[in-house]
Amino acid sequence: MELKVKNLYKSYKKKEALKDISFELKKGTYGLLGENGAGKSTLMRILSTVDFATKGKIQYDGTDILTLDEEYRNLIGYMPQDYNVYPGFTAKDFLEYMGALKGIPKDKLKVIIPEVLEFVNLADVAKKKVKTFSGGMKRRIGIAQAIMNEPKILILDEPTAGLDPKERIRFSNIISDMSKEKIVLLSTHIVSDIEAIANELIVIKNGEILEMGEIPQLTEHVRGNVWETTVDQDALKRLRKERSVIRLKQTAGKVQVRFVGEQYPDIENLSVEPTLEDYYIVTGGMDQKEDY
Ligand SMILES: Nc1ncnc2c1ncn2[C@@H]1O[C@H](COP(=O)(O)OP(=O)(O)OP(=O)(O)O)[C@@H](O)[C@H]1O
Repeated sequence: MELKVKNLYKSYKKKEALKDISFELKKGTYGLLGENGAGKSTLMRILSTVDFATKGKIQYDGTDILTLDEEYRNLIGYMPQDYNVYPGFTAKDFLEYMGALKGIPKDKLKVIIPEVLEFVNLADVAKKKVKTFSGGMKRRIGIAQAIMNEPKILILDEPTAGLDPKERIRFSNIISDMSKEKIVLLSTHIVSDIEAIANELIVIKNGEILEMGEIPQLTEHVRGNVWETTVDQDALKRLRKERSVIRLKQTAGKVQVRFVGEQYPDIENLSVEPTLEDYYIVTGGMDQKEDY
């Protein structure tokens, strides 16, 4: 099972949303990480055939997905970013409706719907209206509809947005259960979410791939360049100008700081274990914010 993206471009009138995107996905969970507007949704829409590339190719096991057409569409499960389930429907009604749209026969739906509801932990609320669901429950019903046709490729656009910590854990368990047999691609702009779920990352900025690799491999790039220290406001100002400051914590007139870059002269520099967030901020994937 292999999904190959080759020199993909997408333009909207004046905007070039994707530029020369190439990568290959095999079984496993991949994170697509990038700031708002980086091009994540555009790429996912094209991979799901909801939209088309301006230039370039996508192949599944060596055949162009446009040639595979319906056959490819049957392999795909897609949860778009703005996932508005029909609020007046019950969870079960909604899945029946989505199943019909996907062309799944009625007798098969009778078996599959209770299974997927069980899988995403919503079996006990099958007859409740979706409008009464929490954000996390709505995302889970979104995943349920995406997996109904037993897709080989699962594409989830910002699936963890708005989830509380408990729901995040539940969600990452659901994904890791599925990724053994599938290609799972999920997007986010939240570094900590992706760190817990994906094995491999595609970092995207302004429509271009900055880097692709396993998380520990990416994090290794900044080893030896991540520091913590406690400074006063003057030193903090200098640090902010000259290094990438990642995190701040106020303590009794002083500020505890984590920064990335070379060791800083005239202050105590404590070398610390690098994280994905450290990598992300120095590669320029994430625009630096003033206030952390
Ligand atoms: N239909 C469209 N028409 C014109 N421009 C678009 C359209 N869809 C997306 N864009 C532009 O393409 C760029 C990439 O957008 P996209 O939604 O793919 O980014 P994203 O990484 O998913 O961001 P977000 O997390 O905010 O959804 C943005 O500059 C966006 O404004």
